[in-house]
Amino acid sequence: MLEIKDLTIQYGENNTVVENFSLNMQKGEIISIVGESGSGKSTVLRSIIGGLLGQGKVISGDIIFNGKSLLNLSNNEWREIRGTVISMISQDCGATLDPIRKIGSQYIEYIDAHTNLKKTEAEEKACSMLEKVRLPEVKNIMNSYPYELSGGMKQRVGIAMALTFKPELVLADEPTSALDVTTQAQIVKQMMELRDEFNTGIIIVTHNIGVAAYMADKIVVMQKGVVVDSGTREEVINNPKSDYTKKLLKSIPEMDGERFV
Ligand SMILES: Nc1ncnc2c1ncn2[C@@H]1O[C@H](COP(=O)(O)OP(=O)(O)OP(=O)(O)O)[C@@H](O)[C@H]1O
Repeated sequence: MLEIKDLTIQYGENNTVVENFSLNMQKGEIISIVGESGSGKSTVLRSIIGGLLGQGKVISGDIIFNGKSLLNLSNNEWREIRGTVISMISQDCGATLDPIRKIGSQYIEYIDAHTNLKKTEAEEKACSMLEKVRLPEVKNIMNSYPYELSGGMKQRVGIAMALTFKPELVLADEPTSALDVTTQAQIVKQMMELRDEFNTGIIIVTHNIGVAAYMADKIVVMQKGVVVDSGTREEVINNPKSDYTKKLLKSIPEMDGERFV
């Protein structure tokens, strides 16, 4: 479904931040990109959805999605795909909700922008997605302002919205790192359930190799813009090639002498 070949990305003239990044992803797979701050994880994710910031540009390599390069799509083509076929969940997607408008009207407007559903149908769709991310009493939530919800609940609303159109590919940039540990675990579990239900492919960027080890089919480890380990979860965890990955794996907490992953 997605093939990234030897991708090199620069900000400005000579500031190469990602070098020769490659990845191969099948439908419904979960891939985790792990690495320290500044290693280029978010840059890779943003390049996939055509949203590099500032002076960022792909200077070589290719990103092929269902047989077609994503690098030269027009704005119109992106409008067709973004949010529906490929969607993005950021660390604070809940925080992007407009604070002075009720969740329901924002959600219905979002559905309206992409479909021709009647208002009642859009409302039903929104409610059913909010239920899928296990929010309680969804009618009340539709009637609430964002400030009336906790951070975890707002994040779930953001995740529900990103999944509304059953995207083939979800790009999740540290989707749980702003939340407490219990909520993190719940959201990770729900993303996995949604993959099982919709066969959505997910690329999840995280600092936490424990999260990657728990949910990913494949793991890519980045350090300073370069891939230092890549393979199935088992390959990377049981047989890491780089010292950096070994160090990350050692940092995972142990329970009763067994690694807690
Ligand atoms: N808009 C930008 N303009 C210039 N340089 C940038 C820009 N965005 C990121 N960079 C640089 O690119 C490098 C990679 O950043 P990136 O955000 O992709 O890393 P990351 O691994 O996602 O880090 P984090 O986990 O902190 O989000 C860093 O050196 C960063 O300073």
